[in-house]
Amino acid sequence: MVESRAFSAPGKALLVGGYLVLDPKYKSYVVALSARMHGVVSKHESEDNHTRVTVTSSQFNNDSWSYIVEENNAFFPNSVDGKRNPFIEMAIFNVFTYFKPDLSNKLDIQIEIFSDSGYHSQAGSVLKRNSFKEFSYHSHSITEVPKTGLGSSAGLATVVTAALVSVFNPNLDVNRDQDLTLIHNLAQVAHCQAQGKVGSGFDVAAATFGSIMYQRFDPRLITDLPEHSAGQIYGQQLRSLVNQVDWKVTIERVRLPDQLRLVMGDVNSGSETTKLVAKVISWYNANLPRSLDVYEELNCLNEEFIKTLGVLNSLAAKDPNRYAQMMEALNGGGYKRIMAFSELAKLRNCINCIRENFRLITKESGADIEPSVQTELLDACMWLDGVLTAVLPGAGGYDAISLITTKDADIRSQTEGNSAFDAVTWLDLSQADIGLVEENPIHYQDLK
Ligand SMILES: Nc1ncnc2c1ncn2[C@@H]1O[C@H](COP(=O)(O)OP(=O)(O)O)[C@@H](O)[C@H]1O
Ligand SMILES: C[C@@](O)(CCOP(=O)(O)OP(=O)(O)O)CC(=O)O
Repeated sequence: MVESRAFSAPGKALLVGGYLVLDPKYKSYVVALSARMHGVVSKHESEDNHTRVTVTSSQFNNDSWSYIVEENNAFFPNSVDGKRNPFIEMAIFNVFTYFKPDLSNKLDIQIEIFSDSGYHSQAGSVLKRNSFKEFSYHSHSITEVPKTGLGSSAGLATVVTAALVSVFNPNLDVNRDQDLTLIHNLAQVAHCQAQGKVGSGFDVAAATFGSIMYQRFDPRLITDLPEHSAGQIYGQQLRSLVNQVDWKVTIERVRLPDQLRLVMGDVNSGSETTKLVAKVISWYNANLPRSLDVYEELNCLNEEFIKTLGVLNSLAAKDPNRYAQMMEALNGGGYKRIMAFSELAKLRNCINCIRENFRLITKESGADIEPSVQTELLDACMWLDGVLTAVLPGAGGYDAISLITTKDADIRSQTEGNSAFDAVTWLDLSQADIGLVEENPIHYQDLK
């Protein structure tokens, strides 16, 4: 019998800290989502004289990527048919290089990818399910199906890395922080190299560790690695970076306070994060020292927001009566009753001021971080019963919106038929604080 293992990793929403998190000195707050990316891996003896890794994503028109990996080619994956996926390639390259496996017995490694519905627009898809899981099947390839922006590539890099690590280290235990850190470090390197841009890595960190307060590592840790063609030197430096170097990254597990939940709405048009980031960086550099003041003010607001969520978290345990009154106030108690609770008022004020600063940056930089249609939409959300805050997560723009609501808030029925919400599709997902987990491979069989 072929032994399989399966892993899954969550999507993310960056609630506060967008742009600032690119600088290691600023904190961000990332919520992990119930939408997850899955990888099922099995190892066979190769039937020819090659070690192969084949990754299939049958949900996307039977997409598949197959690579031959040889030690004498410095483990650089060589596509069998010219079809390439940079995230898969960089995960293969870095995990093989890290483990430097003896490939005298040739392997045939197969990884099946499954992604939950929240990651992609569902138009024209067909559901297949078994009694454990269900997935949407599309008639187009992965690059042709519109995304919702939950971090599919970070999830992919993380599960492919975990799957390959499990092949070379059968004792892998994702409940051990040490093992998670290995996967995190390798997946960060792979994702960063595949992206061709240096994101802050909050998405890979959330895919691995779940909901977190995140402060990034110095980007040079990865960009200073030698060229891939450097072979053994690359391998030595990668192992040193992954095993020995202190990344000075802050990853503290967090969770939204009790009885609050995250609601995400897809706005169905999308923005390109790299272009927004480029515009904001050039605005920042051209407007120093005033732009630094704006960032510092944003940072104070972000920190206050994060701290106050922590206060609510402990209040729920320490003073459940007052906490219940707060939830009641949010569930239709009206503006005055909500703002009478200093913690709720503080959270709302922080978000209002954060949004104000991003509108200023939008105006001055030309990067549509909070364009006026989104301002109107967020403002409309703030009048709904049960809504604590409404923000554009991550880089902002025309992607998704994120609301923090009470668990009883019924956003769908309150917005149905209201033209102010015509552009929004409420996504069928919520926060789910857990990061990478090991799954049962049987749960992915016989999907019909
Ligand atoms: N289910 C999947 N199967 C295979 N590749 C995937 C899958 N989901 C995402 N990817 C890869 O990730 C890329 C999208 O990454 P990216 O543009 O960074 O979007 P996101 O913001 O969702 O991370 C796709 O083009 C594809 O290469
Ligand atoms: C601007 C950013 O700080 C946040 C971007 O957050 P998104 O959630 O918008 O990210 P993508 O999934 O890459 O589009 C850049 C970063 O931190 O990488």
